[in-house]
Amino acid sequence: MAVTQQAKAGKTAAVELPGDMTPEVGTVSEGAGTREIASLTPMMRQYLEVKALNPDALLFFRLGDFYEMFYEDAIKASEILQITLTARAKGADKVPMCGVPYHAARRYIGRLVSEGLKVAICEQVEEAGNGPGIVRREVTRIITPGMVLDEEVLEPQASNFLAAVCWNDKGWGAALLEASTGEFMALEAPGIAELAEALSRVEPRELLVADGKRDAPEVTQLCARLARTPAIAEGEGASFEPTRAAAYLRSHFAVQSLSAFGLDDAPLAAGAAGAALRYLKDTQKTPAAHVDRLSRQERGGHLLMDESSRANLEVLRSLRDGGRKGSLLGVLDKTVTSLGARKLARWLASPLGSLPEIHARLDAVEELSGRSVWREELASILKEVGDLERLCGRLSLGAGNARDLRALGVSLAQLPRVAAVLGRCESALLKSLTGPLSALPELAELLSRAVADEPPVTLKDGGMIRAGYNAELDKLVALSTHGKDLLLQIEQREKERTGISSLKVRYNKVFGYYLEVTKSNLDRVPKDYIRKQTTVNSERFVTPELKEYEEQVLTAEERRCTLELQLFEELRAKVVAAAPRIRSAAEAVAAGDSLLSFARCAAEYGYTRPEVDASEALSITAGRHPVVERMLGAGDSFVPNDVRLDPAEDAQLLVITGPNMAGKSTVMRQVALTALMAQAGSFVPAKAARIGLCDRIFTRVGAADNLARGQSTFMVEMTETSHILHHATNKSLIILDEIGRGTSTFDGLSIAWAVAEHLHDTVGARALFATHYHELVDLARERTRVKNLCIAVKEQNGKVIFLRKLVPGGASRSYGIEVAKLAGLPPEVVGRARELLQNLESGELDDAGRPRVAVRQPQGGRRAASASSGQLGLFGAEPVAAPAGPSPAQQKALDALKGATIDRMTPLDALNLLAKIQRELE
Ligand SMILES: Nc1ncnc2c1ncn2[C@@H]1O[C@H](COP(=O)(O)OP(=O)(O)OP(=O)(O)O)[C@@H](O)[C@H]1O
Repeated sequence: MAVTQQAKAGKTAAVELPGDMTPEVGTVSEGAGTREIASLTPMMRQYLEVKALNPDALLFFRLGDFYEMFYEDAIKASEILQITLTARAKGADKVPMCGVPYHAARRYIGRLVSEGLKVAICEQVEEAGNGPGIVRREVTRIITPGMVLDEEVLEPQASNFLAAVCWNDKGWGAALLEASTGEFMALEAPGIAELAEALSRVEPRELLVADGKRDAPEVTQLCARLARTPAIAEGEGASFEPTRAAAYLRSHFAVQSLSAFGLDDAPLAAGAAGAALRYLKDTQKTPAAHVDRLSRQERGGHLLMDESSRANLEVLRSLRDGGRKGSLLGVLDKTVTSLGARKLARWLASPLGSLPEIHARLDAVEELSGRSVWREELASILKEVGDLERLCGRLSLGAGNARDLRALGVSLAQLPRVAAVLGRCESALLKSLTGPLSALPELAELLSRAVADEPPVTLKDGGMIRAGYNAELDKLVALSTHGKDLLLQIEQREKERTGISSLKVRYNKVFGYYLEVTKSNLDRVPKDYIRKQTTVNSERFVTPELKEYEEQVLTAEERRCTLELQLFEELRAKVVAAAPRIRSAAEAVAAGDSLLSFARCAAEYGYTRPEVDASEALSITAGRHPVVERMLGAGDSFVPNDVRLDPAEDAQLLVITGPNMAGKSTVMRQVALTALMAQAGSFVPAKAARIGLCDRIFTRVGAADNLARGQSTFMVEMTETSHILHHATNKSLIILDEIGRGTSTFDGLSIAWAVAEHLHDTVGARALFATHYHELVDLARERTRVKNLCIAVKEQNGKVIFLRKLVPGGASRSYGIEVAKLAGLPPEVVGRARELLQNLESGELDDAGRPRVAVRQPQGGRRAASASSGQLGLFGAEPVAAPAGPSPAQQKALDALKGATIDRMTPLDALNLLAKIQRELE
């Protein structure tokens, strides 16, 4: 019985399911032993057997032109994919099912994987009709969020990492593996914070842990520290076991020891790396030849930034909508290849920590930024270079097709041109890229000679190989496409040979091709003609040559396809063999494109080369915020500001006050971003900048909403502050924006003050501290290396004008109510707030002992807000009054001091003057 799936849920025409779906009556339990089904077809039994081996994946079961899903998989997939759920069989045996056409499957798989699900692809692995029973089907590939190869599913500009992690009481091990490119790194970290910091640099899509550990508290805590929660998968526990994992890695890389990767003393890193590689091979079912190197990540080599700092500074994504637009990457990414785009994101997520490397990048950027013609030449060549890493990855993992070969060939052909431009440069870094770019000329030549211009997606239908590459193939192509012409040629030749002008080559199903001769010409038929049939008017003959051609023409198409597949496999093997060189070339393209992008920004945005050195100074002249300056509308121009930090001198901690909306956060972030850009090797938005190398950048900015993770805003603020105080060093740069504002004013100010003191006295880091607690300005009186800065505003006709200029000194008030009015608070609320502010400022109790703050003033009797009034005093119950002028005695003493001509006084005169002043004051 053939079952017709009616119109496949309305998506396509009806298809016939194979006869092997015919139900068998009986009671069978499936392999996993969980499902009892009264009547089960051989095909359904096969389905359940495969499903039992892949219980945690959605099983895409290939039936004809569809991938079908059954049972819970069908219910889940139909909901997510919005496709109709149908049923196979009826009544008690009803099985929920849904399906997607195989040619459109990639899109659907992409959607499921982006929801964090695993998809197992089960294909027919033998031709139908080879022996009794149903065709064999096997899972040929498992696609998981961290194991994606398909270009339709992958974001070209983003990496797609799997992170395998393991831990014991001594620390953590992690491996980061990008299946599509073959990039592979391993690391060890002493604690969860350091591990999260390392993982957050690549934002893994999937976390692999040992089986049974999915719900471990360590995993929950780790995920809570990552900006993007990864999908979690469990791998066989034994694969994480260090000795086993090390043996597995040694055999994959064909090395004697793991010392080449720096992993012989890192059992946890080796364990994680072994498990990650095994997961790749288990899901992709291939040897993963493109994973040809493994590097150990060391903590010291980079400028460290924790996840919240990177997010707060909007390095890779804007806080507003999580997109690239509005982020530093969004502004600086002028790359033209996806290789470059991914590399640039990595450079910004993980700037350098070593001066020679920074200087090398800056030299390269300087050279390219001054050469506009070379820049454009390079960009136009690089535009032709495809995603070498992913093309090579797909082909190595057996998932690529001839289009990938073609794209690879076209891309490789551009590399010598890229090398030629870079070879003209003086910069050592740019020159060094030419080597790997020049290492693949034969493969480029071979692919361009071998692969057709527009090959098809499928591997089985021919059309992949270029004419002229293989003589045998050319013959088969000629036979299959020009077979009829050949037969006509035979006909013509035979006409000439026999002199029978009416001779014809014809075809019928019984004899195939034959020569037809009319009865009147039979006397001219040569001896080698073999008579086959006599009709009323003619006789039909065959010749050995005709039979041979017939054989060739009829099978040419099939033989052509087989040969093409074989040639494709040979070419693919050549690519796999060249994979390490392709990866190195891809690295060089990515680096060149990223440096080009920095150079383009430098030239187009007017950036300058920063001076980066080993000092602890940080001084920026006329600096701008790289993102805000690009976002300002026409007519608004960004006001540059100077910032100078020098802990060796007098400026270690800058307290920045200023009204709301003045630009405090902007100026602080621009300092951090400038340091980050400089250490990434980019020019910076400033007239001049000197950046003493930072080991870490910390920020505590804004109220990151962590409510979803069960922490209050204040708790998050304090946790982050505590992390900073524990981890900052005298080489760190710290940005603190309104510490303490998440709690009561007294508590907040006290915490802010204590934090600032600790940074100054104990940590010694360079810090910028923005606050609305104007009392913090007094810290400068107490501590030598604290400087006050404020952002100037002007009051004009009762309106605040923001000047955006950073000037020495502290601000007197916050203008919060004026800003609230600008934000459109109703006039009556603004009026009442002014009234309350005055009450707070006078700070007295009324006659009834009630706080005046609550007192309403009679209508019309409202006093205008005083521009000179201060905020509510906080230390002690008494409000801080505006400072009174000096007493007459003090004034006299001051005048005496002012009038003294110190440069003409002897030391004794000076002492006498001081004694006199002291007496008068007493
Ligand atoms: N130097 C500048 N030049 C031009 N516009 C600026 C400048 N600095 C800030 N702005 C603009 O002012 C807006 C407010 O700046 P910012 O958020 O830094 O103020 P703030 O003082 O931190 O405010 P609040 O105390 O309310 O948090 C910015 O979004 C930006 O558009």
